[in-house]
Amino acid sequence: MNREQLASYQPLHVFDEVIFENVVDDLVTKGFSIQENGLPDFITQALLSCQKAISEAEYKRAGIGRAENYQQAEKVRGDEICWITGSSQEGALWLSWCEAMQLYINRSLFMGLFSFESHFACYEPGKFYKRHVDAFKGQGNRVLSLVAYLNDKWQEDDGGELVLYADESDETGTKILPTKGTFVVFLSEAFPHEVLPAVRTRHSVAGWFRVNGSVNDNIDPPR
Ligand SMILES: O=C(O)CCC(=O)C(=O)O
Ligand SMILES: [Fe+2]
Repeated sequence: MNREQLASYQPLHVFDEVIFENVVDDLVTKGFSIQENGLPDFITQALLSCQKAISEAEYKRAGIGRAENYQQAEKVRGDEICWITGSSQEGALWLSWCEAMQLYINRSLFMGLFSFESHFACYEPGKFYKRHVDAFKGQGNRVLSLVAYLNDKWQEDDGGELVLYADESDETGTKILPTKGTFVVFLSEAFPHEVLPAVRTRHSVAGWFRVNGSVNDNIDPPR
């Protein structure tokens, strides 16, 4: 895709809102949404070209919380990440698409989503992310999690599923293959989840819609 074609996709109104409507419906009924083939092709292509341009050096070993040391963190998650800043046209296109989804969700559900952050993640074969939640009640401001997958022809035998658990006591969960074009949205506090080890390198984008931190943390206004 050349620059002109990419730029012509930028206005938010061109994004296909049917997919956002499906997400909203699922969030209301279930609290999560699995959209196979839900990523518009030009968004997938933009992410892929962005991801392919990231050098080894730009990927950083992901940590869990600030105080954690490397060895402890590796027992929990083994992925490497690279934040998406929007400095490339393709990165900016992805962020506009997510902003369009944020707007749509806010208009439909009044969730008050305020900002969005996302990173590429790469899991080498054998790496995983143990069961966790992305946000704890009353702490932090991540409200809605989004994961999108970039892997061509992913088979069940390849492993690497996202397992989404209904609640703390659920041990079975729903398995989602990280196939190119699939994306998943879920309420960050409500659904424990994990990434199973894979036999192939697994590429994805993980993102979080946040509410306004100062409101959520209940900071007094300045006097
Ligand atoms: O890649 C996935 O399927 C989920 C990643 C995840 O849970 C996270 O980054 O918090
Ligand atoms: Fe997560």
